[in-house]
Amino acid sequence: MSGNKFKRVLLKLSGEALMGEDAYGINRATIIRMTEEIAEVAKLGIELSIVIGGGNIFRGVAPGAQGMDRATADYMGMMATVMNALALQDALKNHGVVARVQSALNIDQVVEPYIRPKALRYLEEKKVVIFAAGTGNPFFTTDTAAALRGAEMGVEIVMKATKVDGIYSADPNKDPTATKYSRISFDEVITRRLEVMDATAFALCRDQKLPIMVFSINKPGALKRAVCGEDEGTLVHV
Ligand SMILES: Nc1ncnc2c1ncn2[C@@H]1O[C@H](COP(=O)(O)OP(=O)(O)OP(=O)(O)O)[C@@H](O)[C@H]1O
Ligand SMILES: O=c1ccn([C@@H]2O[C@H](COP(=O)(O)O)[C@@H](O)[C@H]2O)c(=O)[nH]1
Repeated sequence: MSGNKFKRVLLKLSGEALMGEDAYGINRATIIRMTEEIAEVAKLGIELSIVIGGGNIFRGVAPGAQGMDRATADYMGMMATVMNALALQDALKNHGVVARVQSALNIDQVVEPYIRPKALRYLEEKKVVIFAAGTGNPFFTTDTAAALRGAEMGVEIVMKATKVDGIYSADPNKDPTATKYSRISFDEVITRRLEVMDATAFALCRDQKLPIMVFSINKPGALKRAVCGEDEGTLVHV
């Protein structure tokens, strides 16, 4: 990395990480800590857009969703991301950061719909834009939504803040001998089927020549170091 601060980034925030130590839902102390880090970055003048996952809420309802039609369950998952987006917007407000939520699914009374030019204008005005409801389509994930919105917003990098501190040779939660990459190419990550992000997201970013950084959401200061172009986590490059 060059050590230069990025001007515009897309941050993919893990929904599951919002649970903290809880079984599901949003842990208050965890969302406050994450928000403090995001607020610090927003105040650096970086144009920040965020895609948030829904695993923390959807995991809570998943037992009831067993045996459900897949598309219906996916719409439930997307609705979960809307709840997280609203919680994040509210928490950011408490830290003096103005954020706007745009949803890929129309829920007019609650959030404004995704309108690309409007989102771009918010970024130029240095408002944080939170994209909710993923891509708006079942059979996708919020990782793919992050790649898609990142490309649409013309960001320099997609940053995936997750529960692991980078990409490993195998899932580090299953294989203690796995080793971490500091850099890896898109072709290698796809060929080796490294599953920290889904293959659709990796393929879209590769085609758009949009680098990805994967780092830990639980490591204090990691987000700031990452947006400031310092070595952090794993960089996926073309
Ligand atoms: N090669 C790998 N390197 C690192 N992590 C991996 C690898 N393969 C699988 N994983 C798993 O991927 C997980 C991160 O992806 P996951 O999709 O679960 O989280 P997320 O997208 O951050 O959360 P959410 O779906 O709630 O938004 C890690 O917790 C890790 O267990
Ligand atoms: O574009 C999308 C994005 C998400 N979903 C559904 O929502 C859940 C939660 O998203 P995560 O990426 O797992 O955090 C996901 O499991 C899908 O069921 C979707 O259908 N389309």
